[in-house]
Amino acid sequence: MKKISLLGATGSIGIQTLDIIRGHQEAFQLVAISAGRNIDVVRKIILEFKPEFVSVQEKVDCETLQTEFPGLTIGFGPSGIEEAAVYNKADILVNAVLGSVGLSPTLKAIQAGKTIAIANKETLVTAGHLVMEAARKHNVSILPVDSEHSAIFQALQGEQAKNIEQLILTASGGSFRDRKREELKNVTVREALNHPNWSMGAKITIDSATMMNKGLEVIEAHWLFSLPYEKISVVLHKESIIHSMVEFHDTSIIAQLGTPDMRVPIQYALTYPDRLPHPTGNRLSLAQIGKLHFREMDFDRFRCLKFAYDAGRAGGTMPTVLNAANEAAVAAFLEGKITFLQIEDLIERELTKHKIITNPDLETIQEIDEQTRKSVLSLI
Ligand SMILES: NC(=O)C1=CN([C@@H]2O[C@H](COP(=O)(O)OP(=O)(O)OC[C@H]3O[C@@H](n4cnc5c(N)ncnc54)[C@H](OP(=O)(O)O)[C@@H]3O)[C@@H](O)[C@H]2O)C=CC1
Ligand SMILES: CC(=O)[C@@H](O)[C@H](O)COP(=O)(O)O
Ligand SMILES: [Mn+2]
Repeated sequence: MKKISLLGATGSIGIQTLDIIRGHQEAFQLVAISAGRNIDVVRKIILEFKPEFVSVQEKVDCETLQTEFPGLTIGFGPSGIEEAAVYNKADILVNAVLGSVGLSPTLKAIQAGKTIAIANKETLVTAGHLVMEAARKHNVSILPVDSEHSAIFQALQGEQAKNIEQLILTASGGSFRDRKREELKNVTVREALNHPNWSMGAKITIDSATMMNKGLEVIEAHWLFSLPYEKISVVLHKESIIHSMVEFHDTSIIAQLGTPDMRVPIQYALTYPDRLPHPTGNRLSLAQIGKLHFREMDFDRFRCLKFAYDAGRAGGTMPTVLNAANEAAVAAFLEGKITFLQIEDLIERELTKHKIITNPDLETIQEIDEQTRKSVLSLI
C-alpha cells in the first residue's frame, strides 16, 4: 500500500490522481492533500478519501472546514502546503499544484526524503538546479508526470544516457495551431481554452495555445534528463498520440504512444517501475486512427518557444523571469485584462530588461519571481 500526499487535489491533475487512487484502493491510500479555494471539492474529497491532513489556501476556508470536520487536522497558506508535502506517513508526494508556489513545498519534501511525482512544471522551470541538486543530495527520485516527460522516461528504461542523440518532444499546436499570427489579434479566452486534444486546467491550456507549454517542457526536460538544450527538439504532432520520443546514436527512435489521457502517466509515476491496468481500459487503436501527422516547428509563429530556449540557455535567473512573467500575463489574459498576443509582448519585455544573476539560491529566485510579477502587473 503506497501512501500518497497530493498537492493541488482539486485541479485537473489532482482529480485524475484521485481517479487512480479510487480505481486501485488495494494499492494506494490518500493521507494528505492541499488545495486552493475550491472548498466544495475539498469537502467531497474529505468525505470520500478520508485524508488525515488537509491544507487550503485561505485561513477563512480553513476555519469553515474545521467547524465541519472537528476531528481533522487542517492547515492553510504556504506553511499548510509545506506540511502536506512532508506529511510523515506519506511515501510519495504528487505535486499537482499550479505555478511556482509549488517550489518551496517540493524542496521541503525532498529534504524529508519523499519520492516526488512531479506535474508542477513551473517548479522545475524556475529552479530546476535547486530541485535536482537537492534530489541528488537526499537520494530522492523525481518521477515525471507531464505526458511528454513520462513518455521519455518510459522510452529510456533499460537505456544508457550516453547513447542518447536527442529527445524529441511532441507539441499538439494547441487551440490556434492552424491560424497565422495576424489571425490571433482578436481571439477570445473562450477560443483559447478550447484545446483540440486534452482537457486540462485553464493556465496550461493557454500555455499550450501560446506554445509556452512546450517551452516550459523543454526546460523541464533539460533538468529531468540532464541534457543540454542542443539535444532537445520539438516537433508538431497534431494528434497527441505519440507523447514524445528518444533518438539514440544508432538512429533508432523509441516513442511512447497512447490516447491523450493523463491518468496513464500519473499512474505510471505512482506504480513505477511496475504497471497496473488502466482505470477505464480504453485502449489505443492505431488502425482506427489511420494517420499520424508531423510538422517542423516554426519559431517565428510560436515565439514563446524561442523565448524559452533562449531563457533556458541563458540560465541563472532568466527561466524564473520567463516563468513568472508568463504566469502573471496568462492570469491577466484569463481575467480579460490583456489580449492574447500581449502575453508574448509582456514576457519579451521582462526577459529583455532582466540583468541575469547566475546560480541563484531560493531567496533570490523568490525575489526575482515577485519583482517580475509586479513589473508585469504595473503594465496592465
Ligand atoms: N492538466 C493537465 O493535464 C496537465 C497539467 N500539468 C501541470 O500540472 C500542474 C497543475 O495543472 P492543472 O491540474 O491543469 O491546474 P488546475 O488549475 O486545474 O489546478 C491547480 C491546482 O492548484 C491549486 N492551487 C492553485 N493556486 C494555488 C495556491 N496559490 N495555493 C494553493 N493551491 C493552489 C488549485 O486549487 P483550487 O482549484 O482549489 O483553487 C488546484 O488544486 C501545472 O503545473 C501544469 O502545468 C502537466 C501536464 C498536464
Ligand atoms: C497533457 C500534457 O502533458 C500537456 O502538457 C500537453 O502536452 C499539452 O499539449 P501541447 O502543449 O502539446 O498542446
Ligand atoms: Mn505536457
